[in-house]
Amino acid sequence: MKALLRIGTRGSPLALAQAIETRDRLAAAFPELAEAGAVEIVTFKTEGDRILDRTLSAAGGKGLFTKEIEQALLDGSVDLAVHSMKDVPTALPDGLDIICYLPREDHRDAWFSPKAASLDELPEGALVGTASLRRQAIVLMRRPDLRIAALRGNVQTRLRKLEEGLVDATLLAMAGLNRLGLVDKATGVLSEEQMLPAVAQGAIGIETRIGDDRTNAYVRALNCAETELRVTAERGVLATLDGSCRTPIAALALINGDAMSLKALVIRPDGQQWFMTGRAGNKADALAMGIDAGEELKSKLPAAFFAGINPDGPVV
Ligand SMILES: NCc1[nH]cc(CCC(=O)O)c1CC(=O)O
Repeated sequence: MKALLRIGTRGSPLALAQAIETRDRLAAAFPELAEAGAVEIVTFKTEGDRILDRTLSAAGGKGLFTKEIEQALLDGSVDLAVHSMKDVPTALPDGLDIICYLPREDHRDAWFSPKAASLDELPEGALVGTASLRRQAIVLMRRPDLRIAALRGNVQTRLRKLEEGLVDATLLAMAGLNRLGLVDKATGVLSEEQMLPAVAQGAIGIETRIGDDRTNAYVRALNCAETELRVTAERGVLATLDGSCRTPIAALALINGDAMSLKALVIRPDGQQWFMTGRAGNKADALAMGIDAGEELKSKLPAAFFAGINPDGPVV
């Protein structure tokens, strides 16, 4: 049969797992989408997948993991795009919108090291592999003696490089590990007090064409309201700070009943200076809380706070 919906995604194992989860949820909600071939998955290689010899912050630019897929949405070759919201810039192309968030996975980071049960126990001067400026900065805040290597590649590639001894430790999102069935490989989990997560970490967002009523009726039915509110607050911080993968920003919104709490952090890439704030309010004010927290942080940042963003260490 001809596909009723075409899903655009990156081809990494994690991205594919997320696209398959979306396809399965669509099939469970709509009988016509459960027929063989009704929902097709189309994979794209993005610039972020191609650049492996540099950190993404060094490569610069926003939307390195989304641009090719958004182009396919705009030209009609796919109907929906499934993204890790952590990788989606706050400004979307004209004509497209994120209209659905799947239930959020674990927002925390996991710790991996054959040498130490935790960050605190790592030997002095050890090499931590991460391409994330946020993780780099928070690691250096807690352990200024450590060195950072830019560890690139998909989740499996990074774990292989750790096993080969190219780095002494690394950090990965629990969400990706859970989705890939790799969580047993982790040495431990970092609490959000120890390592505030990236904005929207663990959340999958679905992007569609504005006005594509047929697709949007299907996709919107999958929305998780709680995830949407949490991501809205966190992305409010990011948008206000004009953040991208070039800026170490962390934020976490939690919901308890109608109450929302929000924590946000901006930190210099070397971890030696940071600003943190928090908000508590009603979840209905998620966006306003995020913007307000972002404004406060922005007003406190000295000029050139984000200068010197690239790790000095090797790229592995
Ligand atoms: N930037 C890569 C990326 N984008 C989303 C995830 C994990 C899944 C998620 O946060 O939703 C990862 C890998 C990682 O940080 O370990």
